[in-house]
Amino acid sequence: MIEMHNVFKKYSNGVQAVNGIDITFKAGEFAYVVGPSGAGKSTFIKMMYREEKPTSGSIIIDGIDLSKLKERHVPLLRRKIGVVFQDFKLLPQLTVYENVAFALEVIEETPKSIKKRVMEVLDLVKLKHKARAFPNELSGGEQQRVSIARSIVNNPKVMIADEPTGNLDPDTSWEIMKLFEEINERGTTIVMATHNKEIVNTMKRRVIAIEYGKIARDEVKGDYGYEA
Ligand SMILES: Nc1ncnc2c1ncn2[C@@H]1O[C@H](COP(=O)(O)OP(=O)(O)OP(=O)(O)O)[C@@H](O)[C@H]1O
Repeated sequence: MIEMHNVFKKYSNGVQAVNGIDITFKAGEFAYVVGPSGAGKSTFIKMMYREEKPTSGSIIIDGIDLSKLKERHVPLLRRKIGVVFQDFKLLPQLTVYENVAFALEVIEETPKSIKKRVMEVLDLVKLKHKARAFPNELSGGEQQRVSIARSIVNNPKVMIADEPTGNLDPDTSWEIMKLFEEINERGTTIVMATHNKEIVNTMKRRVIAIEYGKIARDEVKGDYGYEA
């Protein structure tokens, strides 16, 4: 589902953030990306959804070679990938419903089918009753659930999450992880960068540790492996 071959990324300020990464994620996998601050985790995952371009090397997502992807075809890639951020990135002037509907790729869809799909994903994240609320009327956990609903509304094959529990308390973080597990069970491949030691050690999933822009560890049922 995701393939990276010999990927390097040097920012224009000269920082070599990713320094030769080769990795494959199979369809349906759930993997955590861990490592010290500044090790290159965000850069690594930003390249998967084309937020950053590698300096060299190739990245293939569900058969799409990102190095050959024309700007005008980036939306095609984004339809395959849902992205969840630490700071939610909801649009404050839109309601919960509108935030999710806004992300839906509307190709020859009727208003009725759009409404059905948006309410379906709001139901999955247990926020149907907040459809008319605005983001600033929600708790952090609720805002993250809206952003998860938004990320899966197009039925993406891959979900990328960068520190999705970083702004949440432990109980709320676990609620979010249950949702991720549910989404993964439905077949979506998940790659999640995190500093949450407890979650990684409890879930026993694939763990990829990045240090100095390289893969330092890749374990099938791994541990966080650093002090929290
Ligand atoms: N847009 C940018 N321009 C220049 N340098 C950057 C940029 N983004 C990140 N860097 C640098 O690249 C290196 C890797 O950063 P990155 O954000 O990928 O690390 P990280 O492992 O995600 O860190 P953290 O755990 O703190 O989020 C760091 O030295 C950082 O300062």
